[in-house]
Amino acid sequence: MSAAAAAARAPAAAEVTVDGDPVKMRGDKVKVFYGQKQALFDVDLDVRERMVTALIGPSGCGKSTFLRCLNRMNDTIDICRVEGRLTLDGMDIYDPSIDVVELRARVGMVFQKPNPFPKSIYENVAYGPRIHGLARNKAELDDIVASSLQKAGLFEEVKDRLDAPGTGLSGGQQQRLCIARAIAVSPEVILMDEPCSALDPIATAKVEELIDELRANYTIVIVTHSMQQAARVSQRTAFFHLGNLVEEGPTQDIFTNPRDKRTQDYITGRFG
Ligand SMILES: Nc1ncnc2c1ncn2[C@@H]1O[C@H](COP(=O)(O)OP(=O)(O)OP(=O)(O)O)[C@@H](O)[C@H]1O
Repeated sequence: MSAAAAAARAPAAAEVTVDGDPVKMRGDKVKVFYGQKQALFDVDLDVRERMVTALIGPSGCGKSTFLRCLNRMNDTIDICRVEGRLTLDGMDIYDPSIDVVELRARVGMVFQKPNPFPKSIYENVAYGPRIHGLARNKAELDDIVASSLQKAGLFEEVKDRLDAPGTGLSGGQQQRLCIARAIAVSPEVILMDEPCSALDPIATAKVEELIDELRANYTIVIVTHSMQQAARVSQRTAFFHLGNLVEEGPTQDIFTNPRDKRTQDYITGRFG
């Protein structure tokens, strides 16, 4: 590792805790601009390890913008500029020494609309491990594909048709395939941007159950428009309003005893 990369890594992961919880990712005075327009204002947010953190708030408040900062997906938007500090295990993820492809393997993403590649179910999951060189041979790749599908709760439904196109699955199955694809490269954090918004209630319930299981092994950040979903799946909730992080806390507290009037107004349906 170069000296610059070593400096970017400090402090060590174990040193970063809050209320005794290890902090996996941390945003410190994060500002985001799209051209002249500022979308986030000095956001300080700790993402606790192996918990589900829900980002909620009215449309346009900056939830997705913050989520995209966590694996530098905003880099793909030309007019977007990020200021402040964002860390993963204490490592500055915007440091020039960071390999963004490697970062996105550690911090995976599942999008709003299921977006399987136009390839087989097998190839959808095998693609990432193959480009990251995670399997030495076909047998190892087969194992990664099977275990990723198992962890995503999809294996039983597709094990007899791994060569069939991923796009032929139902919407809910496609979203679980995308989750399997994210899991296949052994991420530490999974970002989910409204992962259930295109799914029916039954498929939504399955994905929510899956999120609950995944938190045993992964740190999850989910953007959701549904307060019920945030209440069902998350342990921590962050409420955003007009580009500001208004408050963050244990999900139950945010929904039953918010500190800020804006949060109270939002959760009681006065706006949003
Ligand atoms: N690619 C972009 N170019 C210009 N402005 C953008 C872009 N993406 C987001 N914005 C602006 O940044 C602000 C925050 O948007 P963002 O999508 O992060 O909000 P959000 O809370 O996720 O909204 P929603 O719930 O509607 O998805 C909005 O004013 C939006 O118009």
